[in-house]
Amino acid sequence: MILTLDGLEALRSQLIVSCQAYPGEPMRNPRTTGQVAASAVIGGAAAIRVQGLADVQFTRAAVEVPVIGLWKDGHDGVFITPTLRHALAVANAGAHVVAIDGTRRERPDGLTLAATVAGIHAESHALVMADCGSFDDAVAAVEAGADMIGTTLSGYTGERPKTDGPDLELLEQIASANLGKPLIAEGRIHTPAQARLAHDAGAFAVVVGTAITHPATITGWFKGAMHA
Ligand SMILES: CC(=O)N[C@H](C=O)[C@@H](O)[C@H](O)[C@H](O)COP(=O)(O)O
Repeated sequence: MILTLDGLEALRSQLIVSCQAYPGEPMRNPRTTGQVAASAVIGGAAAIRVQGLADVQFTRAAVEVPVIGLWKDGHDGVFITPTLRHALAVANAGAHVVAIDGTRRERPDGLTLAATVAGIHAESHALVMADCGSFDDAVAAVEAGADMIGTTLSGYTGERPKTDGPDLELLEQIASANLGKPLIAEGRIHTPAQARLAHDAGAFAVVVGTAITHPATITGWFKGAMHA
């Protein structure tokens, strides 16, 4: 199945669940990721976001809904699918959408964001989600040809404060600019009420990760509340 731009419409006002376990964690296993993803789909996730080539492959086999894939390489700077090589590998692993760093920062392979998006479009059937950290990133990513704009990196690039919950101000700013591409709210959406607020701020769809799929963090929230 290829996800077309028309097919993207099916994600309007829907919940996307990000299933990620981090290096060294007990759940860091592609089979487990696929099982968590399938569980999220039972709960109503309209698409799944996963990290790593094997996770993309296992998740494609485990669910029928669109898979947004990324490849995190490193922890600092440009690390979310940082180069065209990473992006094409994610597409080849079966991702319907490749999520890439969508900031205005210099990329490790020296390509512009526009050249990276063009390369993905030329060499694969995948759509491109640009993970942005600010309004200026979002404008530049639309100009660069990205198919979807995410607020994924708000609070992580120094351009925006790291809000406790979702960056609703940024969502409203991007939504009211009518940039012409689906706006995906992502990052620190920790409650159903926050998901609703992110949607009401103008997001086309909402991604929730940690609060649904990262038990170690969720456990810490409960424990912290009991001992505060
Ligand atoms: C900044 C960064 O590396 N974000 C990553 C991107 O894929 C993931 O670690 C997040 O879990 C994901 O964006 C979903 O956000 P949250 O887990 O806050 O719902």
